[in-house]
Amino acid sequence: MPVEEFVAGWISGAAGLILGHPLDTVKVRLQTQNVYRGIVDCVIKTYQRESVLGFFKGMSFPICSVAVVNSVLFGTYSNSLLLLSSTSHQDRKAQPPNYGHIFVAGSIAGFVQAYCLAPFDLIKVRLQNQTEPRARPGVAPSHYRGPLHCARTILREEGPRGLFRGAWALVLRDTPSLGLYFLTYEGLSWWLTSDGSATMLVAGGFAGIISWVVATPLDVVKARMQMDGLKQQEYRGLLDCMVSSARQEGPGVFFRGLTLNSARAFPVNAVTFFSYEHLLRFLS
Ligand SMILES: CN(C)C(=N)NCCC[C@H](N)C(=O)O
Repeated sequence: MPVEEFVAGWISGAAGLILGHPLDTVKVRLQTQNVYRGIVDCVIKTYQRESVLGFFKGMSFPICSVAVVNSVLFGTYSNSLLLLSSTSHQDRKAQPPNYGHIFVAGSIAGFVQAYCLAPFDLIKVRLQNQTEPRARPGVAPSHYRGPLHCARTILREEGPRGLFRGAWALVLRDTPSLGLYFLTYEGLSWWLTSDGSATMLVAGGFAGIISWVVATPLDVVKARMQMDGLKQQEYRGLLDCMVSSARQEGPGVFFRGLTLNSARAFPVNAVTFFSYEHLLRFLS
């Protein structure tokens, strides 16, 4: 199992994450809180109450976890494709693998990384939704004082299964969308013929946009399921969350954050694939 795929996945994921985290924070708040009139209102209120640091809440843990998650994602994808079509990353330019194999390998990678991602993503969303200004005398302290305190508090208040709240929605979100993610990247790379940096950036960016457009409805459900355990339990399960969200707020609720997901997805994934490909060339 080529280890360089995992190392390249780790470093490239961290680069993309830092670039996109502020937009991700605004997206999560729009998806789970009905107090904002839109993107600009959320950005202004966040900056006014929490300064620019408010946009980076919940990032410290994903920076560590993206090492695991992204290396599992790219490593599992590449090795699944190797098993399915006996083409290693090096010879994929010469003989492009079957698109069905690419979609299946991407979906397997999406399924596997979702389970690694679930606890880290839950902690990220819980911290991103804390809108209190940074702790200072006279200001009510946040429920969670940081990622580790958040993990300990969830374990104490909701039990070990509490750390996997929303995991099913995450698996259903990522399995098909990651298949599409890698299919778009490989297909566009092949169609753009050159394997230069511009191709990596364009193909990676569009792979991010297309996969996040498909993933957004379940991204909304996932975030709501993750926030559900914090106070009272509002939903009896994933389906109940979907039905009651649609009934109370209309079907448009499943496209909350679509603009932000798309705007963020291009640069984040352009950088991710660009650094992944160059790191692989450097490492192998
Ligand atoms: C639609 N989904 C869930 C994905 N495309 N996931 C893989 C890319 C993840 C990347 N670090 C990002 O945050 O965009």
